[in-house]
Amino acid sequence: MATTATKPSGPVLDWSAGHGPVTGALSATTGAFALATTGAATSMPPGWALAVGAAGALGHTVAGLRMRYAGRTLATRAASWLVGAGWTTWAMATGPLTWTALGSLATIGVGIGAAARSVALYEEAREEEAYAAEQRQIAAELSAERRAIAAEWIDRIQRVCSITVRVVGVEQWATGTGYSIDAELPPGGATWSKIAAESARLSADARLPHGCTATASPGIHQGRVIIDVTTVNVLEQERTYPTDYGPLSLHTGIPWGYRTNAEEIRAYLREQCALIVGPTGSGKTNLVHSILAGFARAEDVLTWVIDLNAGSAGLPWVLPALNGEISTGDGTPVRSGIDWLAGTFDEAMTMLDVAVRVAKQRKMGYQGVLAKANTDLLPISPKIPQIMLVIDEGAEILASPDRQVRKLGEKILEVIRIARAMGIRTVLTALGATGSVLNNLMIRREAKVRVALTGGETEGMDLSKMFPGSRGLRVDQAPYKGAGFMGTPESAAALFKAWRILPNQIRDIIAATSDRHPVLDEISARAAGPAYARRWDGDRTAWMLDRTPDQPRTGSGAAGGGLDLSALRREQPAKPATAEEEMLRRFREQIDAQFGTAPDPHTPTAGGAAPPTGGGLNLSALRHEGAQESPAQRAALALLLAAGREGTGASAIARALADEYGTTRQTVVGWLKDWVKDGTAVRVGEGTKARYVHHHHHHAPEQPPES
Ligand SMILES: Nc1ncnc2c1ncn2[C@@H]1O[C@H](COP(=O)(O)OP(=O)(O)OP(=O)(O)O)[C@@H](O)[C@H]1O
Repeated sequence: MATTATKPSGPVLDWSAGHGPVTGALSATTGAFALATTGAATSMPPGWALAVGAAGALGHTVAGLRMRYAGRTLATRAASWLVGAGWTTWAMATGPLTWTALGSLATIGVGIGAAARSVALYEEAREEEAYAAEQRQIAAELSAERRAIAAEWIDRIQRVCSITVRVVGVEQWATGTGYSIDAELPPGGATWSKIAAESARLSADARLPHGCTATASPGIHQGRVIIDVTTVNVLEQERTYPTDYGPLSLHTGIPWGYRTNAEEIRAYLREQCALIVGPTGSGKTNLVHSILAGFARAEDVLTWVIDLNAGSAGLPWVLPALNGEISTGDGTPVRSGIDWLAGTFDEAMTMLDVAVRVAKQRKMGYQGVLAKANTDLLPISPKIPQIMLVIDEGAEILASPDRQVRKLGEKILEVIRIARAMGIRTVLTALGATGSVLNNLMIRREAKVRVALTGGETEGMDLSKMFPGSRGLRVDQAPYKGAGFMGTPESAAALFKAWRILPNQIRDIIAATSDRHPVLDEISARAAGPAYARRWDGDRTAWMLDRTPDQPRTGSGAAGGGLDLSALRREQPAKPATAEEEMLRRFREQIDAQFGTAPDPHTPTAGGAAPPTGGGLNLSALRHEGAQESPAQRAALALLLAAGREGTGASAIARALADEYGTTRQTVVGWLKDWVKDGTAVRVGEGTKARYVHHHHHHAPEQPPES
């Protein structure tokens, strides 16, 4: 009786027989919902209300099971990226949607609706439906075990809670670690919370292993209850980071770890910042690496890491590339797994300044895009990536008594405050002492993706502060390294465990994702300027190489590593430096190439008011030619123009720029070389007499630019 299907009216009740998210979502597309959403997806606000309404009205079974959070997920997530047109942008930018790329029921529900325009996709969905029907058939025959579970729990709930429920469905988790029971409460005023209150006794009655629970939560309406029963304690187990390093998107969420039912949990960070609390030894560093892994895999995320603790959180993501430990088959340089690493106060300050500049510039530069998309949320895509600032022990920076460090803290808060719409978000970690941080209004409001790693620590862990409004979380429920609690706006705070990520996995991910990382969009890159473009310069990364990596635990190169790191450093003074210089140079070239290949706005036809040839000293020429350059570079170009026929030299330009931009002679030499190459400038004279003349002033007819 338990798993019958009453087809024609109302909700389908046979979800126990193996509905996947696809069928759930498909029934959405097969209805009027598809039509409605097609329009709605492009016309924002009523869209998500409708989507949620339709999904709710659907009352589809899986839906039934997952709706608990899916409903909310739809609402919030749809609100955040459907309303913001982010999703459509993303869908268009990422090209054909694949089922695997769409990570959740909610995603697919919305995704199908919006993409139903695409006939091909719709056809694919029909095939999926046919397949699912077949699967249902097979599953019906497998339902004996489910029936047994249903009978057992009807008895148990009767025994323990004195409530006689009718089990509507049983779904065994694909992870094999438990099952969910969907039951109807008897008429007469029984509520799901009565069952929830008896969780411990139910677990004992069911003889569940330690760490496993039977937790009741509201069903699809108030007369229904869902009981999740875990039968395997996955928090205790060590699970390594899944080895599928396939692409991810910020919009479909980045998996951070898994729940007690072994299902992964994702962080949605388009608008949210994150806060991670974990005392030493709780597995915080490991979690940070898992998070960086997810960001590295994402096609629309650039990760900037601040770690004043000698950069140790970021180094494993940089050094393998920097040291040339990894090679791609075709000999192209491997990009580091993170886009920028600041290990010193100054570099961190530079990074935060750049972040602020980028946020402001994006606001101005993308006004047209925002207006067109009718949104104030910048549509993030691989072309306009989100910047994720990961600040290890950032909470400690915010709470620091040191004036200098506090300045850094203020900058962090500024970024959090101004950059949400413009696609810069932060992940802060904290060792503890969260009081001062959680009392900060900005953090409270903007950082709602939260993790508390307990790892057995019970001291100073105030879960009610971290997860306000959630009850019954006890630190002693997760006494394992890497385990704790995670809550997001989409998923209520509950037990969580991070995957263990091993150093060789980090290396594999760097290699696997090297050609997947986005590059900073032109508008942002211009605002970021040389401070960003030169972030891998030798003088700024010397500290990374100075510090002998503790990473190669695999014992590959640094075999004699021992503990005397300084000895190791002394042994090989010059040689690694050159190899690394080389690596750095390749990094730089790659970045330069990226900027260099940006479309040149100064095309002969596009000039408009500016005559493409012989424009003399006119400002629009200046503007056009400097369009993709930094302010310093533009200033240098202006100086070159101003120098007229006489021309000028690198030293003179550098002297003039030093105060305002801190530009070095070497940098200017680089620009001049580039300008000679592209014909902007002409080099005259030799050796110490060499000077550079802007081509507007250089009328000597037959002097080809040297290269
Ligand atoms: N998710 C996990 N699963 C299993 N074991 C883990 C996990 N996370 C961490 N560990 C174990 O705990 C040890 C410490 O982890 P980690 O270095 O990340 O802790 P930490 O909190 O950053 O400590 P510290 O601040 O002292 O570095 C690891 O070496 C590993 O053995």
